[in-house]
Amino acid sequence: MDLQSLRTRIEDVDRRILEALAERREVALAVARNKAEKAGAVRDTEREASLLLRLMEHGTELGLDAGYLTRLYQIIIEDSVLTQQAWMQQGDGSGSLSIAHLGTAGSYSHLAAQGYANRRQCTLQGVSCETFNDVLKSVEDGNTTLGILPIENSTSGSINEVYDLLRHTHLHIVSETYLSVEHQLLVSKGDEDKEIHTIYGHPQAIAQCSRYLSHLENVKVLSCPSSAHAMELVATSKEPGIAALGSQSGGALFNLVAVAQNLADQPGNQTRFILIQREACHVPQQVPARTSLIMATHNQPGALADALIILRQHELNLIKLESRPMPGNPWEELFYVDLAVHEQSPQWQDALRELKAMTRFIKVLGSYADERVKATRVIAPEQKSGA
Ligand SMILES: O=C(O)C(=O)C[C@]1(C(=O)O)C=C[C@@H](O)C=C1
Repeated sequence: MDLQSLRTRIEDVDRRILEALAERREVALAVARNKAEKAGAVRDTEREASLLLRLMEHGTELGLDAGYLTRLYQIIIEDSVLTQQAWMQQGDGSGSLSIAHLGTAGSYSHLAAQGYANRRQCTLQGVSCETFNDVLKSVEDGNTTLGILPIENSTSGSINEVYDLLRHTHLHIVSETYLSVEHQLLVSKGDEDKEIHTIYGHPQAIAQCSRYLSHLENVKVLSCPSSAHAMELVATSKEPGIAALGSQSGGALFNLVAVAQNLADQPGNQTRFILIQREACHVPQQVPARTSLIMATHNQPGALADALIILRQHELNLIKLESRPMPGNPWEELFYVDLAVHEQSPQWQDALRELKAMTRFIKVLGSYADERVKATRVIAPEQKSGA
């Protein structure tokens, strides 16, 4: 067979894989409907383990590598769990979702908003904003139903500006979503061989690629309000030797080409985004929840430890604890806390009552579906027999 015919065969196989994946997602939605009727939990790790084991046995018979199959199915199952969780909260997708995001199409916030809408079978009606504060205002003023904000990154840590904004808003966190952020160095087509003298990027992208950027000599690194701004600047400028930090899909949108890839200091760079809305949401019991709050303890020794003891006494699992300086009160701290709990659970309500009595200030920012899907692991069949 010639190369073209072989490629046509591969395309045919890929089309069938895609159709099978879409069918699997449909069946996962039917499973969610079934579980909603019976109030069953979305996640069933025993079922996942037996499924993975069977797939590995069958796959290895077909000559496929067990490690490859595990990685592949962990992604497929994660998609299934997140699709079911989204359905449990929102039901069947209807129409469009208006979401305010930082930057124009192609920015990481826009990509995250797109992924959020897709997961809910909705089309995205995105509204571009210049600043995080504008995202908040868009939702507060009722111009959009939702706003999306990056809150932390696996390489550069918390995004303090967003934490500071959350303190003053009456909006609620209603969801979270994770985006794999693979930074690329993008230049205009035809400029691939030109020596780069200036790189534009959002401060977060610059921070996440700090190691790569520190090795470049005679290159200016300049901040832009968003990654989309950086890419647009490069795409519209006639000046050779300028580049932007951005994503692969953003680069494609602006007709730019990558001259370097995977630039983040840490592999598997991910950003966690939160979605904010005017009304709080309800997380069904079948879906694991995360509750976020801000608190200020009294300025006395052991005050934070006392608050943490309350959480322990109520067996509450602390996911995140972050401190921020309190404006106007030098050396006093506000604490941002994330807990793995449903807001309406009696366990949390009791703890909240006790915390209110011993803190100066406490505000629940929201309770929403926990989108961290910890991969189920199984021992591959050959490894088992070899052990
Ligand atoms: O079998 C189920 O209960 C499903 O919900 C389907 C499925 C899957 O995608 O295979 C998804 C989530 C569960 O944790 C287990 C398996």
